[in-house]
Amino acid sequence: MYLNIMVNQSPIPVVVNGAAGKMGREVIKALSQTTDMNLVGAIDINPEHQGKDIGELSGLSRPLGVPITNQLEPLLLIASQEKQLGVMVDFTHPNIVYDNIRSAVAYGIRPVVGTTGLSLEQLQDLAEFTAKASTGCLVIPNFSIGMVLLQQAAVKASQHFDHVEIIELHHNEKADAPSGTAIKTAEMLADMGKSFNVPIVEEKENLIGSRGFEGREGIRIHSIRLPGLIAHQEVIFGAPGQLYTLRHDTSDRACYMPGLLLAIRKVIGLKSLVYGLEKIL
Ligand SMILES: NC(=O)C1=CN([C@@H]2O[C@H](COP(=O)(O)OP(=O)(O)OC[C@H]3O[C@@H](n4cnc5c(N)ncnc54)[C@H](OP(=O)(O)O)[C@@H]3O)[C@@H](O)[C@H]2O)C=CC1
Ligand SMILES: O=C(O)C1=N[C@H](C(=O)O)C[C@H](O)C1
Repeated sequence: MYLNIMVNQSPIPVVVNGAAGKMGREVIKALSQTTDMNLVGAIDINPEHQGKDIGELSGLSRPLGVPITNQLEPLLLIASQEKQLGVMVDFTHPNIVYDNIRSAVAYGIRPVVGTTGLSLEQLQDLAEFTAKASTGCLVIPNFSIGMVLLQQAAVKASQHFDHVEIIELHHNEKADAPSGTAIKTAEMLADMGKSFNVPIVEEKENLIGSRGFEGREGIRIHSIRLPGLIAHQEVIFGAPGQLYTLRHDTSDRACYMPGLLLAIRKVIGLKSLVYGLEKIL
């Protein structure tokens, strides 16, 4: 399904960090269907999974001969010694992703980062760090093409509407709020050079938080966490007499894989950090 033609090139060595997680396992399955990428390591801190074969854990019919380890640096070293430039895919946790990126870059390994929760200051710092090291890095809050299309439609709509709010809905195992995708969407709208949601009455929150988070240019984000959800986002534009609602629903994490594999192939040719899938499509 994800076959790619390789012309006289060694496969891209890939280490997957957070390999035993929900996204990590999906990444392992996707990598196993490519011909131009080679899984060289699977890292995860979950003590239950140490030493297990990542192929079997991910539900593949055969073992991959790659045991799960909690040691990132030795695998970065191994990947750095391969012929082709190496890539670290990261789907771990907001608390550790910044350090993971710096470690990978220190070994000359290109990070492809799906983990959310990096602050704008951390992103700025990493942009400078990767540029100095002349090392590509992709930070992608959402790998699904549907979400990029939603964001592009939202940017277009924002030229015609002055009122907009974002609602993001996720499973309740999610550590960070709001979602990285909602933050990116709000940033894209705020960059349009206009203010939204100028109040027409004096508003008072009788219950703090009931109007959500208000960010740059008056854009509000509301976060919902419930079992039964995967990942969903609505961007609702309002004007007198009409609503324009954009919605994206994830029903399977497989939706992120085409974007992820594209990012692995593209990051090799970059020289610094790029933020957002739309920049590499
Ligand atoms: N960009 C995108 O398109 C998408 C991004 N995401 C983001 O990816 C991240 C992971 O999501 P998801 O897979 O659902 O989460 P999971 O909790 O299912 O998986 C994360 C895995 O990483 C492990 N882990 C935690 N800390 C470390 C560490 N320091 N080193 C190595 N492994 C670690 C966890 O172990 P343990 O269980 O023991 O904590 C777990 O196995 C989140 O930030 C999420 O928002 C998710 C979906 C799509
Ligand atoms: O935690 C998740 O599940 C997701 N996280 C990303 C985010 O925070 O935007 C991407 C997607 O929404 C799924």
